[in-house]
Amino acid sequence: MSKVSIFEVGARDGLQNEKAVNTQDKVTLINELASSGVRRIEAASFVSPKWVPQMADSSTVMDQIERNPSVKYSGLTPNLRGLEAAIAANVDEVAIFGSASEAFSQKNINCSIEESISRFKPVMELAKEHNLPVRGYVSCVLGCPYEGEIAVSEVVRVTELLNDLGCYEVSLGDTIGVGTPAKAKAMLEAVMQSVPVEKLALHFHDTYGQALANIATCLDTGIKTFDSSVAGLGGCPYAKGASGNLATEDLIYMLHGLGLDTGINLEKLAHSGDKICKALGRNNGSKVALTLLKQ
Ligand SMILES: CC(C)(COP(=O)([O-])OP(=O)([O-])OC[C@H]1O[C@@H](n2cnc3c(N)ncnc32)[C@H](O)[C@@H]1OP(=O)([O-])[O-])[C@@H](O)C(=O)NCCC(=O)NCCSC(=O)C[C@@](C)(O)CC(=O)[O-]
Repeated sequence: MSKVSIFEVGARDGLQNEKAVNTQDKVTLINELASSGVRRIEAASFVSPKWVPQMADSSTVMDQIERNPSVKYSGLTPNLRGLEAAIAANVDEVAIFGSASEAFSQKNINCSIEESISRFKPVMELAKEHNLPVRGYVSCVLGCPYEGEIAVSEVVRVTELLNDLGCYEVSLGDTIGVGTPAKAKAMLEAVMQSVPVEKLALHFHDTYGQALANIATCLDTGIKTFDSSVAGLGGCPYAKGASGNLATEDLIYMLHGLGLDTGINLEKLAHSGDKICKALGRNNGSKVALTLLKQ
């Protein structure tokens, strides 16, 4: 069975958008994700607490989780200060995040695309000194909440910049979930001209219900890494109206149905997703989980 890799972002991308989440609920979710077989978990975000107060307890979360030696725990690091906090919290890898949209870059990290690349350089150097793998994100690859259409050439350019900086993988984010299958595949194929598909991941939000179709259409390019969020948690605080990522349960159901191996126990994961939704008092965003939980 061919293997694919799920990069679970619910505890970060998901929970960064909730009004209030207590630290213990985060810790429980991350521990349960690991015991369901998830092997790549974005567990923390070392950003300014003035910008995203929901992630202010990231160091405590990292300290309190049971570290599963088979799991890579990751944290977002927008600048050197974030990286220093991530190193102190003993993460396994970090992520820098840029954008293909100038306006989104300003709203999300308060600087232009060019400034963000300069800011990432010392982060990459210090990460290298500590042997920490760095993942890159490009937001707004299929549209921007402020600028609308984004030229594919800009997506290619920013992905190349992050790849050239030394990111081991670059995740292509449809931040507001506006993409449709043909557009998603054309964007991916354009990026693949300069960055090998083995170094790319798809990070699709499901605002318009297109994320699963987009991934299904992109599969024959050879892409094997997908970001998703348990129970479809989340949104983006700097992209009003954006819903959560594609629900991990829905993605796994499709991938397993296609004979691809994720290594994740779907039923167990569905229970964990439901537990965090109940703790948050929100609806479960996974159709697959809702169906499995009724049985
Ligand atoms: C990048 C900055 C920090 C620039 O923010 P800034 O205001 O330009 O920077 P600053 O250096 O002037 O710092 C402002 C204050 O924050 C503090 N500060 C500064 N850095 C840190 C830090 N690392 N940790 C803790 N504190 C920090 C700093 O000390 C200062 O505190 P003050 O002196 O006013 O008391 C800010 O804009 C920020 O934190 N932005 C993060 C926004 C964010 O987290 N967005 C969501 C994640 S991205 C996303 O979800 C998209 C993605 C990845 O999922 C892909 C997709 O779907 O598209």
